[in-house]
Parts: sequence; C-alpha cells; structure tokens
Amino acid sequence: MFGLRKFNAPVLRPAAPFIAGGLTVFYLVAKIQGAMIDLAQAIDEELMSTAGGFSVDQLMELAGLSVAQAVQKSFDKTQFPNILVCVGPGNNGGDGLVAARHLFHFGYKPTLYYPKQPNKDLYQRLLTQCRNLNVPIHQEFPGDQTTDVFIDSIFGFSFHGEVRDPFKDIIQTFEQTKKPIVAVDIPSGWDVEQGPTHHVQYQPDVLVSLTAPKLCVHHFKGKKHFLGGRFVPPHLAKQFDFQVPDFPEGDQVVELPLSSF
Ligand SMILES: NC(=O)C1=CN([C@@H]2O[C@H](COP(=O)(O)OP(=O)(O)OC[C@H]3O[C@@H](n4cnc5c(N)ncnc54)[C@H](O)[C@@H]3O)[C@@H](O)[C@H]2O)[C@@H](O)CC1
Ligand SMILES: [K+]
Repeated sequence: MFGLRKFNAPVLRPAAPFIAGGLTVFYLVAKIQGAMIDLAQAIDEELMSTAGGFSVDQLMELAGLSVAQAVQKSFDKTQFPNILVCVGPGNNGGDGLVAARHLFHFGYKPTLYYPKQPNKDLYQRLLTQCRNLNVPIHQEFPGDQTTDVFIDSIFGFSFHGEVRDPFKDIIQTFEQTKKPIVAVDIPSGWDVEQGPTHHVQYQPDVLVSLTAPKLCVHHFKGKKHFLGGRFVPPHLAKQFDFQVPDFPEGDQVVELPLSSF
C-alpha cells in the first residue's frame, strides 16, 4: 500500500513507565540505526499522501499548537508574557506563525519578527490571522529588550549549508542572548544530523521535536525536550516501527526525559 523504502527506523520504545503528577511518562529509548530525519519526513509524506488524507495546513496547525503548548508548559504567562516569534521562510516559519496565534489566545503577548515573507498563500493567510489579532509584525529585528522568550522557527529539517542573509543576525542573537529560546523541530543553523556546526553553536533551552526527534537531538543540552505532533495513526506507527510515547490526556505534546538521548 505504501510505496516507501523500508527504513532502519529508530525505535521509540516506552520502557520503565513511571507515574509523575498523575500522568504516565515513558522513558524514551532511542535505538538509532538509521537517520531520524528520514523517519519524520517519511511519516509526514505518508500522512499527506492520498492514503494518509492530511493536508500540510493541518499538520502545520497541529505542529504550531504543539509549540504553543510547550511554551505554556515551560514559561508562566504572568512572568514571561512577551514572546518574540522569529519566523523563517519555510514551513518551520509556518509552525511559528501558528504558534503565535495560539499563544495570543493562551493569554501571552506574541510579536513576530518575519524578515522574509514569501507570497505563498498558506503563509499569507497565517500572517493575516495574526494581523487580525493585532500581533505586532516586524521585518526589521525589534531588539530583545522587551522579550521574555524567543521562539526559533527560522529553519527546520530543510536547512543546509551556511546561514545566509537576512538570517545571520538573528542566529547570532540566539548565540548571544541570555533570554530563553524555544527551538521548533531543530535549533536553526544546526546540521540536522550532526548538530552544532563551526558556524552555529547556540543551545536552545527548550526543544520541540515534531513527528519524531531528529538525529541532532543528541547534541541538545537544554532543559526540556518535548515531542509534538500527535497525529501518527497506529497503522503508520507500526509500519515504521515507531512507538509513539503516551501523550498526557488532551495534550498535543509529551515531555521526554533528557536521559533518553
Ligand atoms: N510534512 C512537513 O513537511 C511538515 C513540516 N513541518 C515543519 O516544516 C519544517 C520543514 O519545512 P521546509 O521543508 O519548508 O523547510 P525549512 O522551514 O526547514 O527551511 C526551508 C527554507 O529555508 C531556506 N534555507 C535553507 N538553507 C538556508 C541557508 N543556508 N540560509 C538561508 N536560508 C536557507 C530555504 O530557501 C527555504 O526557504 C519542519 O522542520 C517542521 O518544522 C510542519 O509544518 C508539519 C508538516
Ligand atoms: K527552528
């Protein structure tokens, strides 16, 4: 039925469940034999195939909601109300636009820094939705004086090479700022498999992996790692030998123990 090659997929296996705050949390044991990037992309491709039935808008909506929930679980809105969402030119940026909208409705004060705004209908509609909420939108970097938390939704799994303008400055800001950073899917500028490079070495405080963690997660030294994107149906999980961790109740994210990587 599915025409994809067979993967040496990582096994995300719930081992040693324990109870924390009434919720069952699973240790995630990653048995890495192949590239996780392949796994996440392949699952996404299947979800968006005719058989899978999802559209990219739907997956982006759930990805962005995951990011907003991860922020809400990590940063109290009374102490950290001002969220600067740094938006890149691709779908990683789209996740950030969706997250900004949800964060507004959660009671935060999101602002967008969106230096390169493609004409693509999907992104323009997401931008209109933010504009309709009076979310401030900047094409020039607004500075970080009033920012409590950064969201890094500049680049995801399609980034390669050296960071080109106009994104060099914001990546440099991520490296220098003392403010906490939440990275969407991958810390921007990292190699998706090798992690930090000669050019980009910043460490986010929170990482929200989407669909499945990418190989570079081994280099993550932050405080919290969430898995988001609660959209993998059991038959696909089985096909890819991907054991989905238990998401608590109605949550769109599950926090993974750092010790599992
Ligand atoms: N199935 C999917 O593809 C889904 C992906 N999602 C998100 O989409 C991300 C992947 O999105 P995309 O494939 O659109 O790509 P990215 O958003 O990772 O980045 C692609 C953009 O970055 C630019 N770029 C690449 N290398 C660069 C460099 N060295 N300097 C400057 N610009 C550079 C490209 O020209 C392109 O505009 C994932 O990481 C995830 O966050 C989610 O929205 C859910 C669905
Ligand atoms: K990112």
